[in-house]
Amino acid sequence: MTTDFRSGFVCLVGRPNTGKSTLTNALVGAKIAITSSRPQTTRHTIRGIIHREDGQIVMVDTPGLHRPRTLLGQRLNDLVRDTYAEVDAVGVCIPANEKIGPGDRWILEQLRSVAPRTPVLGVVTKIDKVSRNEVLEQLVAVSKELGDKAAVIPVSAKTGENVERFTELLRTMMPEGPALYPEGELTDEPETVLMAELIREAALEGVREELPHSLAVVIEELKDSTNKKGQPVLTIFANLYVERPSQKSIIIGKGGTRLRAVGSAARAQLERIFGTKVFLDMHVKVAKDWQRDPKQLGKLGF
Ligand SMILES: Nc1nc2c(ncn2[C@@H]2O[C@H](COP(=O)(O)OP(=O)(O)OP(=O)(O)O)[C@@H](O)[C@H]2O)c(=O)[nH]1
Repeated sequence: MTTDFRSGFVCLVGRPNTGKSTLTNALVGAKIAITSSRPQTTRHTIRGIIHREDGQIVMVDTPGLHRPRTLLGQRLNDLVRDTYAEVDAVGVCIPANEKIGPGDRWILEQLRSVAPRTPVLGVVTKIDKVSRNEVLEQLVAVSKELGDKAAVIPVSAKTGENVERFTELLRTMMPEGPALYPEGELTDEPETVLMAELIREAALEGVREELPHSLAVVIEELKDSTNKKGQPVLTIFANLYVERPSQKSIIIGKGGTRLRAVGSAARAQLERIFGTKVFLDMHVKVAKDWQRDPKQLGKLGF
């Protein structure tokens, strides 16, 4: 270990779809955070860890702050606020190809009010989408919003441009200290949380408009066994909770076709991440108004 080994926590914030998850994956080098072309999919605090010879950076991925309409919304907001205040740096992601707007400014205001002491770094994302000149203009614009003290860095998670420089910049912003997690560890989320999140993602694909926040997934049981060929199989028993019978029909689809498709999509992802054959046993249940009921929320892990 070198003398100035640094370690700490970093959180990327920004409007939905600004490339936070994709950038986290590019930094960590593995698909842990869940990406999607749809907004507001990252609901849990999923961490990826960057291991380097001279430091360790723990990426904390948070859902965005939003206007809380339900108890779940409130709890999510509390979680996000705590995260902002506890991390060693916050990267504010603003895409190179979109004008800075009220949404970005609202996030900056929130940051300043809940975590005035947390160092902020401007991250101009998706620079592969625009010309060099436009990148430059956006760097200047972001710098104006953040003030003189904040560094601003352009990156592309897609081409990998500046990802290494970004990591180095983050490292310099971390306090001196030993590694926080053992090498090889990519996430400290319990694996059941990750499983539930992957299944939830698959189940929402294509029906997000109809069921934005009304679906919760709970892993009931995990069982290890072997198949006929003697290969290990992990059986995952999962309950999918919706609020209304009509939502149950949406998830299941005609004759169960949709649920089967959800199952195979989720299974493929799970097998890739956990490196084992997976059998997925899913049940869809109606838990009325679970978003407003603290007891139900507790049971669902919020
Ligand atoms: N061209 C290009 N596209 C990118 C880049 N980074 C992300 N994207 C795309 O932008 C979209 C949104 O990316 P995400 O990483 O899911 O964005 P996010 O900010 O995590 O989104 P939420 O989870 O909704 O808050 C996806 O379709 C990505 O493929 C990039 O560097 N270049």
